[in-house]
Amino acid sequence: MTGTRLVVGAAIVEGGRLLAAQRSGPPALRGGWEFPGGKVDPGEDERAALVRECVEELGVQVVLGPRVGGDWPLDNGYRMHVWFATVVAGVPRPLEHLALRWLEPHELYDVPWLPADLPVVAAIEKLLPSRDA
Ligand SMILES: Nc1nc2c([nH]c(=O)n2[C@H]2C[C@H](O)[C@@H](COP(=O)(O)OP(=O)(O)OP(=O)(O)O)O2)c(=O)[nH]1
Repeated sequence: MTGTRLVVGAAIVEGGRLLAAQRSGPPALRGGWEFPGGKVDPGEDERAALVRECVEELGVQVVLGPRVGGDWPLDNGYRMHVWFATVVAGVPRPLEHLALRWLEPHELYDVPWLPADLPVVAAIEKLLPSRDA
């Protein structure tokens, strides 16, 4: 069924830096880094779900930009859709995460991302403006 088993994630970029968020739970995922986001509720529009999650998790309003790739498989049977996003109101705070970090392009792999996120980070790296362009 469309809309089920779908996770949405936000690649929030500001000044060339990517926002990463450290999970607080469950125990198996605690400490891992991810894109803010979460599960799409049944019947919920996936973009609306991502905007909602950014309010709940970060306390900010975002506007979504282009998609990053297509279906990203997660290891829990879910798949993930990721969008670039821009903060238009508020300053991100870790309301549900242990910590937030703004990663410079050369720091993209300095945090232990959830394993399923690594190919997404690689795709984002290719799309971020090059510093020596
Ligand atoms: N939000 C998010 N989840 C990810 C990422 N990568 C990844 O493997 N996941 C996994 C972790 C979780 O098993 C699942 C997302 O669940 P979640 O706990 O964030 O969803 P939620 O906020 O809606 O919370 P709940 O309904 O499960 O309580 O997807 C990512 O970058 N962002």
